[in-house]
Amino acid sequence: MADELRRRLIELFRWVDPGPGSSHLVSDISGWWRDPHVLAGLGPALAAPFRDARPTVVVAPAVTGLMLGPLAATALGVGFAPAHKPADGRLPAGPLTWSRSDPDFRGRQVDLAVVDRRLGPDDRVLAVDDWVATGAQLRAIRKICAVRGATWLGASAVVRDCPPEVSRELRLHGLLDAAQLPA
Ligand SMILES: O=P(O)(O)OC[C@H]1O[C@H](OP(=O)(O)OP(=O)(O)O)[C@H](O)[C@@H]1O
Ligand SMILES: Nc1ncnc2[nH]cnc12
Repeated sequence: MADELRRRLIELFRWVDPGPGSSHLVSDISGWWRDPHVLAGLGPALAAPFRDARPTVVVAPAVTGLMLGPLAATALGVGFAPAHKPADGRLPAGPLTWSRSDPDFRGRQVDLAVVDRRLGPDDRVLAVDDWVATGAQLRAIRKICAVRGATWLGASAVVRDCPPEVSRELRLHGLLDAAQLPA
């Protein structure tokens, strides 16, 4: 199953040229969502490396994490807490814990926030994301977890595109390494 999922993830991935004004290609992962086998397989595959660690909650950053996080949480039978980005133009009500990331893969410092009453000292957190490059956004989420007194178990991503020391630091598992994707 894991090999078949990997094969489909690679096959359905595209680099696209956003057009004039852009200096680089961007990833198109829309094929992953449209494929029923990938959609069904992603949550269990992301959850698998951390199942024995008994997460109590999955946390993932907007926007793509809002799709992947609930898939992984459902596979584990736990709940989901989104890390919001105010730059998206909407913020949830009530007290929030914030963290500003270091510059991420695009050089942006991203503000992330989790609703306080959704994360606490009894929580064991699995973070989920589609892509890890510098690890900046996951590090910001790990800081929020620390402020809330929650335990960081590690992170699970579809594509690992970071140096090994970043993987070790974040306890990151990737379904694919970026080098496996088509050029
Ligand atoms: O390892 P890093 O350098 O932190 O980069 C990886 C992050 O950047 C992308 O998110 P983006 O902010 O582009 O959000 P998106 O899900 O809305 O595309 C990606 O989904 C990761 O969250
Ligand atoms: N090259 C990249 N690095 C980090 N996150 C991404 N999401 C899509 N493409 C990405």
